[in-house]
Amino acid sequence: MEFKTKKKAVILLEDGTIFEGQAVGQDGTAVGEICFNTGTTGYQEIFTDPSYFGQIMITTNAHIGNYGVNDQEQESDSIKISGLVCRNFSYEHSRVDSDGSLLEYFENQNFFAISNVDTRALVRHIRNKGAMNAVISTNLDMGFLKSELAKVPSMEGLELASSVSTKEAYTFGNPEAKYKISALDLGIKRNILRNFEKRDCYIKVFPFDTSFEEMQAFEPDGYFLSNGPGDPTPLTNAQIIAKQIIELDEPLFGICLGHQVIALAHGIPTYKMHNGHRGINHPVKNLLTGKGEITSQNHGFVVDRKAVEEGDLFDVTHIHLNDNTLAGMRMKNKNCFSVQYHPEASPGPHDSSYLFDEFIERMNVTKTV
Ligand SMILES: NC(=O)CC[C@H](N)C(=O)O
Repeated sequence: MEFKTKKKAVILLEDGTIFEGQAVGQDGTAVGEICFNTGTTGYQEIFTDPSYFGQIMITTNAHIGNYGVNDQEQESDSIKISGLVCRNFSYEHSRVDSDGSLLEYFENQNFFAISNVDTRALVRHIRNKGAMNAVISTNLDMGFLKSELAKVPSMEGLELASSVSTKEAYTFGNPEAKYKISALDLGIKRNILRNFEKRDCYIKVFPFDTSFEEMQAFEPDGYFLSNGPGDPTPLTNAQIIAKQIIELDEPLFGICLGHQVIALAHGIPTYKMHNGHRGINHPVKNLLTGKGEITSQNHGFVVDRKAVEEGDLFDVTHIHLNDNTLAGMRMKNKNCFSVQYHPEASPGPHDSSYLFDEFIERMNVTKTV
């Protein structure tokens, strides 16, 4: 096995703590809020998920790169995390249908990753201290590291959806499909579009700064507000659009950031969590059916459950069983529902894909009346 480099690299956390590792490939520096994903598989989907834009990812799975990459596993056209911290990086890979190695994939995108880090100690540290900014680098000069870190904005209040949203509207799927959906792209994952397409939908995807009138002009049967990076609070245009859709009582479905936008549009606040939920085995209870679901999650903010319960606009439909936070809600007298987690999985289990069916069913009802 040939290692291209074993150059020393470091992580400097906002609280001054330093962890050591080695550069995976080329030298580099990356900054962002550091977070961890506990998924045991699905690294390519995670790295390309636009919701992670601006974040350094720690993977708790001990091996990264061992099954290479495959174009089918892209959740967007490029890597979206700002840097990677892992334990063992596999310079060799093995999978029948792999398109290439993860190292080449990183090199082609000029992406900086470090390995040989004590990720268990690092994750315990972050889990205890809470989310914070970090810099990872092969440049070990403390002055340099501190000045890079000082430039990183706080995730709280940060608007990032505009950095990953499409610049131009585009369509996805079969124009002859039974249902039409107007989707607001705040950082949409491809597998959400694939899930709609599979259910006989033709989707038009609009940039974050579009107007409701442009979305309406597609004459959709339903509207969708996507997942995406950053704090939902500054997304005022998306909140206005959510309100306009709801006023007309058109079917509306929101996932993750889209769910948070729906809450904010109705005066229900979101807040930043001590640590987010990022993994593929998060337990959720569906309060309507009493059933449990194992879900894929990726969020650092959450809708204030108490504010939802004290208000009279929404019913809580799902709760997260680890910490009792809000995982899903629906509007009492409007055709709107949303979840904090990821029914499209990719990566993760498919327990919650019924939510896409529910959206189709809601469109079916309004289509025929
Ligand atoms: N996956 C998402 O849409 C994430 C939403 C938001 N950026 C958060 O961290 O909570």
